[in-house]
Amino acid sequence: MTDIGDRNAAHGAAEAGFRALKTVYWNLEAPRLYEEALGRKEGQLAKGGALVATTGSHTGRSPKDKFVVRDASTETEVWWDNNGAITPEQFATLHADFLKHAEGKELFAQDLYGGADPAHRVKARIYTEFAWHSLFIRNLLIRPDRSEIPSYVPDLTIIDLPSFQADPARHGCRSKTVIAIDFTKKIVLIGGSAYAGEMKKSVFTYLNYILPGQGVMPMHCSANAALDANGGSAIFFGLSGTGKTTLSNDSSRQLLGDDEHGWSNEGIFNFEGGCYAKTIRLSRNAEPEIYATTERFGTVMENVIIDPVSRAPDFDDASLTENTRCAYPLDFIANASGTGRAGHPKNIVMLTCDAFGVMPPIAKLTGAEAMYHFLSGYTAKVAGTERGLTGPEATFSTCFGAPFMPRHPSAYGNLLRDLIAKHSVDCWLVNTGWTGGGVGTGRRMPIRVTRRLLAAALDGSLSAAEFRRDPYFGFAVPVAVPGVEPHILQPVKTWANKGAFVETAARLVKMFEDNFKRFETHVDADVRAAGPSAQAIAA
Ligand SMILES: Nc1ncnc2c1ncn2[C@@H]1O[C@H](COP(=O)(O)OP(=O)(O)O)[C@@H](O)[C@H]1O
Ligand SMILES: C=C(OP(=O)(O)O)C(=O)O
Repeated sequence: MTDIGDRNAAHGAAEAGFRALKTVYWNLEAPRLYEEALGRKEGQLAKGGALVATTGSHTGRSPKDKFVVRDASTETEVWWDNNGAITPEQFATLHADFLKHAEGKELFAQDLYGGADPAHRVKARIYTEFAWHSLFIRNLLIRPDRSEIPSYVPDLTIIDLPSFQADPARHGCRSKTVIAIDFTKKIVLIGGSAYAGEMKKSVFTYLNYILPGQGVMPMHCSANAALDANGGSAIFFGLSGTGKTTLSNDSSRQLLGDDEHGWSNEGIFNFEGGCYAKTIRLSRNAEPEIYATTERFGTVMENVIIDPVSRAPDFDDASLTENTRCAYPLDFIANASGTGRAGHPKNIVMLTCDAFGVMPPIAKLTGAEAMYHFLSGYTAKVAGTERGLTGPEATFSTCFGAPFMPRHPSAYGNLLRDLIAKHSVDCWLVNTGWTGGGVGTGRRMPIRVTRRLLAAALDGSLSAAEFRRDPYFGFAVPVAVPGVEPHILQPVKTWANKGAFVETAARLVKMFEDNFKRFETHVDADVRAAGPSAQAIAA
C-alpha cells in the first residue's frame, strides 16, 4: 500500500484493519482533492470555482437505514424506541465486508476534530472512497494544524464507501444502504449512499452519545454571538429546513456555526469547522453571505445543476432534488468566529417551519414552555419534498433532531432545563413557515420579517414589549414590533377564511397533544401544563 500526504507514520490504515489497499491519500487539502476528484470524473468545476458533485439516488439522509450496535454497554444507555439495533456479530460481518470491499481501492483519509472545545472533542478519522467526500468532510469538521498530524491518533473511525451494497439478511439492516454505528468499538460504517451529510451527522450522533456523560448538552442548533462581548450568544434549534443556517448568518453578529453545538460550564462551542447550507432558490439579496461561498474555490456543491457551457449554477433547478447544498469552511464567512466558542447564551430560539400557517412568527416561552416545545420538536414537511406527501404533514422530532439522538430525550431535556434556569436564558419560538394560510393558500414568512423579529429578541428590546396570550398555544406573543406589520403577529388576522383558521389550529393543537402523551410520565407537572390545551380553545 502506498501512503501519500501528512500522516502519523505509526498509526495508519493497517490499524483500522485495511489490507491490500492500493493507496491512501492522507489529509490532502483542497487543491489536491480537486485534482483527484476532477481526474476521476467525480464532479465538475463550477464557474466561480466550486466543486460540484452529484449523489445519485440518495439526495438526502436515510434515517431508516441507520443502526446502532446493541451490546452490553449500549443496552441500557441507548433509547431503542428511536434507534434501530444490530448485533455485534452483524456489525463484525459488515465491518469485515467493508474492509474486503476496500481491497485494491484508493482511499482518502482525513484526520479531523469534532468539537471546538479541546476538553470535549472527538478526533474523527474519516476514510472515504471519493475525493469529493474527503473535501466535504474536511470543509465541515475542524482541521487540525499540520503540526498536530504526526501525533494524531483517532478516537472515532468512519469508513464511507458509497459503492458498498449491504445485504439485509447478512448484516441485519433494511436495504442496500447502511449507516452502522458501534459506540463500543468507536467505528461508523456508511455504505450504499453518496449523500455527504451522512458523514457529518454520524460525528454528531457520536457526540450526542458521549457528551451528556461529560455534563455537556449536545444540541442540533446553529449559533451566533453579538459583536460586542456583553451582547451574549444565541442558539437556534431546529429540524432540517427550519432556518438554522439562514438565520445564524447575520452580518451584524459573529457566526459560530450552522448546525451542531455543545453547551458546557464554560459556554457554547461548535462541533464543526464548516457549514452545509441549502442552495435551492438561494438568493443573493436575502442570503448574501451564503451566496458568496458558492462563487469560491474550495466550496463543495451537491446536486446543484450547472450550465453545460458556462458552468454557472442554477439554484432554481430542483431536477435532482430540493435538497441541493453547498459545504464550505467557516472562514468563508467574513464574520465567523475564529475559535468556534462563545459564552453562555442569552437567548434560545426554537425554529419551526409551520406549513399549516397557524403558529405566530414569534412567541416568548417560559422555561416550562421551552421544555414542552424542545421535547415536542415540531415542524412540518411540505408536499413535494418527499414522495407520497400530498399536503403538509406535522413532524414531531424530539430535541429538534430525533434521528441523531441515541439517548432518551429526557437525558437531553434535563440538561437543557438546568442550563436555562442556571443562566436565566430568554426562550423564543419562531415560525419560519407559512403565514396567511397554509401551504397552497398562504406564503412563506418573509426572511426579512423573521430577521427583524429575531433582531428585536436578541438585542433584548422585545422582552420589554407588550404581549398577548396565544389562544391556542398559550404562549406570549408580542403585540407590536417596530418594522413589522402588526397583523402578521396574529396569525388569524392573516387568514382570509377565519373558519378555516380555527379548524386548522384546533387540528394542530390535537396533534401536539397526541404526540406529547409519550413524554407525560417523564416531565414535571409544569411542563405537562405548558402545552396547548383543549381548554385554551374553548376559552
Ligand atoms: N422566514 C424564513 N426564515 C428562514 N429561512 C427561510 C425563510 N423563508 C424561506 N426560507 C428558506 O428556508 C430554508 C432554510 O434552510 P436552512 O437555513 O438550511 O435550514 P436548516 O439549517 O435548519 O436545515 C432556506 O432555503 C431559506 O432560504
Ligand atoms: C445535514 C442535514 O441537516 P440540516 O438539514 O439541518 O442541515 C441533513 O438533514 O441532511
